Amino acid sequence: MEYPGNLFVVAAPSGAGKSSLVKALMELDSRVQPSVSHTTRAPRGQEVHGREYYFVSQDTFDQMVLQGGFVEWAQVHGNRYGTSKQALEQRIKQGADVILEIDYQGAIQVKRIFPNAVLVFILPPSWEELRSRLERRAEDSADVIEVRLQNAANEMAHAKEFDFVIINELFERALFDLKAIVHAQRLKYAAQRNARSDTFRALNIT
Ligand SMILES: Nc1nc2c(ncn2[C@@H]2O[C@H](COP(=O)(O)OP(=O)(O)O)[C@@H](O)[C@H]2O)c(=O)[nH]1
Ligand SMILES: Nc1ncnc2c1ncn2[C@@H]1O[C@H](COP(=O)(O)OP(=O)(O)O)[C@@H](O)[C@H]1O
Repeated sequence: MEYPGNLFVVAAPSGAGKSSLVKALMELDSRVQPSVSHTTRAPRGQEVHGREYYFVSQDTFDQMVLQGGFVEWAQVHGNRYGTSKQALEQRIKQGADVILEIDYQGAIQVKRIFPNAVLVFILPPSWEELRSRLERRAEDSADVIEVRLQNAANEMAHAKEFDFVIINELFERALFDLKAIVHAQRLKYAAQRNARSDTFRALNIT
C-alpha cells in the first residue's frame, strides 16, 4: 500500500533527542504533521492527553487491539504504544506529510505496510551523553532511566535496518539533517509524480 503523502518514521533510544528534533522540525515546516499515538504510560512532565499521546487504560488499549484499531503497536519499556488507524487516516485525508515517532518494532511494521515510508534512526553521540540527557530531562525516575538505558543497546542494534541514521550531537546540525531528508523525499515524490504526468501526456492519457 502506498501512503498518499510522504510518511516519515523517526525512532531512537529514549533520551536520544527524537521528540525535540520532531518538535523543532514541525515548528519550521507546517506541512509535516504528527500522528498522535495511544499509550498505557502515565503522562510525564507537561504532557497533555491528545497532544503528545492519547493516554489510555490497559483495558481501552486491549479493546483497541481486539478491534484491530492499530496500524501497529508494541510493548516498549514496560508500557504499550500504538499508532491508531484513525490517527493516520485523519492525516491521510489532509494529504499531510506525516511523521511517526515510534520504536524500531513499529517502524519495521510500518515499512511492511507502507514501503514508501522513510525510516530515520536518531543516535546519541555517546552512552555517557545518553544517560546524561535522560538525567537532565528529569522526567523519569532513576529506575525508569535504568530500564530505558538497558533497552537502548538492543534498540540501537536495529539502526542498520533504517533508511537514514542521524547522530544527534549538535542539535542544529541534527535538525538540518532531518530537514534535508524530508526535503529530499518531497523532491523525489514530486519528480515521480511529474514523470508520471509527463508520461501520461506523451501517451495522451488524461
Ligand atoms: N511502536 C510504537 N512505539 C511508540 C509509539 N509511540 C511512542 N513509541 C515509542 O515508545 C518509546 C517510549 O516513548 P516515551 O515513553 O514517550 O519515551 P521517550 O522515548 O523517552 O520519549 C519510544 O521509543 C517511542 O518512539 C507507537 O505508537 N508505536
Ligand atoms: N543535541 C542535543 N544536545 C543536548 N541535549 C539534547 C540534544 N537533543 C536533545 N537534548 C535534550 O535531551 C533530552 C532528551 O531529549 P528528547 O527529545 O526528550 O529525547 P527522546 O524523545 O528521544 O526521548 C531533553 O532534555 C532534550 O532537551
